[in-house]
Amino acid sequence: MAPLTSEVDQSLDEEALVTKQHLERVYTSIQKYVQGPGVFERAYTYVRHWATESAMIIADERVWEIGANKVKQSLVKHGLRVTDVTFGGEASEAELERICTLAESGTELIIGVGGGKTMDTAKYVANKLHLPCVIAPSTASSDAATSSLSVIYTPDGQFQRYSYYPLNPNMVMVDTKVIVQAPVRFLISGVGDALATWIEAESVINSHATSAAGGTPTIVAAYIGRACMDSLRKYAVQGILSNIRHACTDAFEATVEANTLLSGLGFENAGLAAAHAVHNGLTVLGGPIHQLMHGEKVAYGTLVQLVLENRTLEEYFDIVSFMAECHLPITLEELGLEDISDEDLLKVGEAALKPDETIHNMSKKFSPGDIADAIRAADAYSKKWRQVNNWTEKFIVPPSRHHAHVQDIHP
Ligand SMILES: NC(=O)c1ccc[n+]([C@@H]2O[C@H](COP(=O)([O-])OP(=O)(O)OC[C@H]3O[C@@H](n4cnc5c(N)ncnc54)[C@H](O)[C@@H]3O)[C@@H](O)[C@H]2O)c1
Ligand SMILES: [Zn+2]
Repeated sequence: MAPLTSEVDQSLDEEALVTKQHLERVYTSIQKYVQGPGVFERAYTYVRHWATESAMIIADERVWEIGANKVKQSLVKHGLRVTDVTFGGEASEAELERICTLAESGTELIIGVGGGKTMDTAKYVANKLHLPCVIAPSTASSDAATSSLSVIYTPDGQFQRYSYYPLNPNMVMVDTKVIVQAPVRFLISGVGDALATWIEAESVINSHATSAAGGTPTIVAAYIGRACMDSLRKYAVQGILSNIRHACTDAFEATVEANTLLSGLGFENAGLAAAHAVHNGLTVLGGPIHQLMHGEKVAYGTLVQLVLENRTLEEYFDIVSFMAECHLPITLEELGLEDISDEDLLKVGEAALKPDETIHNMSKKFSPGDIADAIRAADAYSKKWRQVNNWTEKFIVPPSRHHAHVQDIHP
């Protein structure tokens, strides 16, 4: 893999410029994807394609206990030297640079085991050290695993920048025996993120805009986005119910694949639109919004996109009913924003319309007032849906991001 230096950034910029000028079709991907119960215990079988002597494993303290030790044991059993690294929890420049210095000479491979932030750390370290990278998610809470970028934060958790790499991680290895034990809220958040994939992709494709991979979306990218939506509609509710009972069913496996592989390849290769821009806009607000997970905010962003696209009430109800069945938040009250002022709504609109935001991939142009109106309208449409369907269940903003069980979210 090429290094993460300004030289590489510059060559990436040049590549993006050439691709855009020539409207080239671009598809980018991991080389291998493996998913199933107990995969971490058989890690060497897959990892040996990139390392036979030594590897570095990065995981936070909790994930070392839950999954990373299983990966390590499989590698050590086959004679590999393993450098253990305990990730501090935030993908900040300082933490990423600290971890880069811990690699022993002769390290052949970087393995990141954990959630989105650990995955983003492993990608950064591998690129900086010019080494191959294996990502081993221990939750299906986001679509970070497959992409060729990391989201970098300040040490106190504020978004700082995206770091783009020339290529994707080499392999993603998912152990569903580990993931099925994780709090169900994580899987639900992943479903919220993955539900946006096709709705945003369709908008990018219809507008002839560029994907996150930097080119014209390919036919296969559209099919992946569509398959992500279809698969969730078929299996996500059963997947969530299975997760609550820690049952590794086929429906659970399908949901994990949609959240991880289909959503990841779909968003990168087909592109993002208003749902993620509204999510980013919402993060400028303080208070309860920071207790929500990424996919929970993206879900509301998706509803706002449906309003901006002027979809019929029938189409809106179709998506919102599915979100409610998946225990995702669908009203401002459920986001903890029932008292949001007009001024704050405009701030969200302004942030969602920053020049580098993905909302500009849509053919229609919007003002901050349009976004504010769409946020209010989505709340009204969702409440109407509740009323028509006598739906009393509500998402309650949990006391912390790691508050776990759906039973707690819906007492
Ligand atoms: N690079 C990309 O393309 C991309 C895409 C989407 C999201 N992201 C990033 O991913 C991050 C969000 O990821 P996240 O939602 O996974 O959160 P996270 O990485 O902040 O946290 C995951 C938490 O879950 C815990 N955990 C992991 N596995 C567990 C298990 N099996 N059981 C119990 N606890 C477990 C970890 O210890 C950690 O505290 C954000 O920083 C976001 O910006 C990046
Ligand atoms: Zn997302």
